Amino acid sequence: METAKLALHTDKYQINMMYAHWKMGTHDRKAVFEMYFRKLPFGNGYAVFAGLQRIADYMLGLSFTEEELAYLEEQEERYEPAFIEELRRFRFSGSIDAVPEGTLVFPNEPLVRVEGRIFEAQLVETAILNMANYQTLIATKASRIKQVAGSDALLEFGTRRAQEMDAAIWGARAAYIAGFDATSNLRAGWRFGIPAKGTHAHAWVQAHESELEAFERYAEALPDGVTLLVDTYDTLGSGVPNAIEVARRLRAGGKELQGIRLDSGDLAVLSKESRRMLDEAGFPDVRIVASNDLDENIILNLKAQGAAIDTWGVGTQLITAADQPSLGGVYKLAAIDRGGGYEPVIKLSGNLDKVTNPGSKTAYRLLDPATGYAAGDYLALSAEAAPSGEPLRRIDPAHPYVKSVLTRYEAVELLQPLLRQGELVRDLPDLESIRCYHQQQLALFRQPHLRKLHPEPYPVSFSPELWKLKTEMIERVQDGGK
Ligand SMILES: Nc1ncnc2c1ncn2[C@@H]1O[C@H](COP(=O)(O)OP(=O)(O)OP(=O)(O)O)[C@@H](O)[C@H]1O
Ligand SMILES: O=P(O)(O)OC[C@H]1O[C@H](OP(=O)(O)OP(=O)(O)O)[C@H](O)[C@@H]1O
Ligand SMILES: O=C(O)c1cccnc1
Repeated sequence: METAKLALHTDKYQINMMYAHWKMGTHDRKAVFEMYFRKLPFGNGYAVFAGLQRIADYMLGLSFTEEELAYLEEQEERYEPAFIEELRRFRFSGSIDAVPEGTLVFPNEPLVRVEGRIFEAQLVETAILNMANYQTLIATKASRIKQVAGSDALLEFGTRRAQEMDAAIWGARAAYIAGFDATSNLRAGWRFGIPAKGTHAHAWVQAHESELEAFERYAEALPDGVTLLVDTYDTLGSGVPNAIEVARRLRAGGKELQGIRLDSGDLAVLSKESRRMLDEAGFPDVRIVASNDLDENIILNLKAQGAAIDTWGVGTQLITAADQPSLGGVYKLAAIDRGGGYEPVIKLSGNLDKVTNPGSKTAYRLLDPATGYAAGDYLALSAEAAPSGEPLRRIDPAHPYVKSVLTRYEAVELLQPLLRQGELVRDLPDLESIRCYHQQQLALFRQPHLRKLHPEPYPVSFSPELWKLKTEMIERVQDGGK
């Protein structure tokens, strides 16, 4: 459970809007906000949702301390004391529905739906986006890496290059959800129960008179499962021969060398030659670990070159999502009750991709009962009855004139209740279960949607009712109404 005080982990404009609502007496109006993203990252065919555990911890711990209130009182806005008093009583008392972590998700689907007093639902926008955007991005990047690594072991090595400490540990957790096997970060291991693993650095070799002495001493100190870094001076000329020498001495004492690590040079050539040398010396079970700015493309390339690498250590490229540093998820008002019940709201924009989908919504995954595969996702208004087997008319928002009716399907609602009246209504799954669930999710999708390069787009359609509402609201605004 998050213990840090995070109420001020928000943009000032949220507090200013809360203040203005409070001044105008509209702060108790009920509102529905939805978090979603518009575009898949990395050109991938899907994203892996992550961040919900921390969002739940944040929501449950949300309150202002006296120090935080004093800081707000000092602001140039000169918030009235009665507003500060209102914040002193602040708790999140609304509802949250969200997609479970590890779920494969797609653009425009509500992933987190927040319903409650606008005073409360407005405050949490910044933090929810901060958590869900980063963790979903890293889980998706990790999933791409896992796709190419297959059954090879994947170690997360990113902490030293991560965008500060929170990113390191929550990124390690997101990577584990998506199929990484271990992290080098002990705090992530301790806090989340992720297996922690480590080899040694060049500094260990440099700190000794000779490479052989360094290897011997390391193996003497840590004889079980030692992995030696062989590229400090000359990988094939000294590193691998010295590692073989230590492997022999360990074996004489009844132990086995676990692995060697390559961290520079041509990893395909060096791994194949190292494998040959180790095999010839009678050590076919010594594993070869590789690192050095790896990502999914280099790993795929190395595999195509026949690299003899069993374990991949991946740091910078994963933890910083180097090729796309932000997911771009947004949190938009979908409906508000101004006194006469919920009214859907829409936001138009010069950029047609940015027009919001009005009304409180939910998302269903439509499974084909014959194959078990997902046939598409379906966005509908929350107030609509769940699809229950009757022929389902689906509208593709890019081609609304194309008629598509699905006759055989099973609809699984993606959003699940998390909070009601500010209280947790279900225990969140543990990390191992989330990791397993993610694998089950992958199995629902046909390979063309999962492939790394030019994936086949997965259909996300609208219910006729949602489509009608959206088009009518757009027309109304364009006709000068609102
Ligand atoms: N056979 C290969 N095919 C494709 N990419 C490779 C191959 N071998 C290594 N790479 C990748 O090429 C990049 C640069 O490798 P290089 O050996 O030049 O690293 P370096 O860090 O510049 O070298 P050093 O660590 O010796 O200074 C790294 O991202 C590495 O993972
Ligand atoms: O390359 P990444 O994917 O980011 O993986 C992490 C890197 O961190 C270490 O290098 P560093 O030079 O920091 O330390 P070292 O002295 O142990 O090599 C390690 O050797 C990896 O190369
Ligand atoms: O254990 C390792 O080999 C390791 C850990 C962090 C970064 N690079 C390598």
